[in-house]
Amino acid sequence: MAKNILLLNGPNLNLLGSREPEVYGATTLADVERAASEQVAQAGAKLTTFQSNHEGALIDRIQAAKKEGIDAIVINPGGLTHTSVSLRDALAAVAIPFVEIHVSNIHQREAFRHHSYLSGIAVGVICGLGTEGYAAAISFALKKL
Ligand SMILES: O=C(O)[C@]1(O)C[C@H](CCCOc2ccccc2)[C@@H](O)[C@H](O)C1
Repeated sequence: MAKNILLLNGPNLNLLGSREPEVYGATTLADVERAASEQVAQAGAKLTTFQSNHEGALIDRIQAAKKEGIDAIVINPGGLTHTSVSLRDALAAVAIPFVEIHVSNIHQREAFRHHSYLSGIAVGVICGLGTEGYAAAISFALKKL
């Protein structure tokens, strides 16, 4: 049961709640992180959050997680989902179990969003549940990872 969870958000997720509410809803990233922090604290566990618009910063953060004793990752990779072999390689290298989450249902959107470079090595993938998906991913990590 995960006791030290890292919540990662990739490029443009800092825009949550401020643009394209018809796609991503009105909840901000700060709201998501606050709710996740409360959820994890109630379970007696620890949450660390990180968002970056830069692939290398996310890779550096993932590599550091191993040394920090992170035992589960919840990641919304943003658009890097569909492009980044390097992000996949970093997650594979640290071998920390992770849940991939997407606010939108990527399979109902443009064809280029239908493939994820990460899903094949994820424990599981949540998409299309809006920002509620983060709570579901965190709940799974607390109970099963
Ligand atoms: O649905 C998701 O969570 C995505 O990971 C969001 C990514 C985009 C990041 C968020 O970009 C925003 C842009 C404007 C307003 C809010 C978010 C998109 O590239 C993926 O295909 C699916």
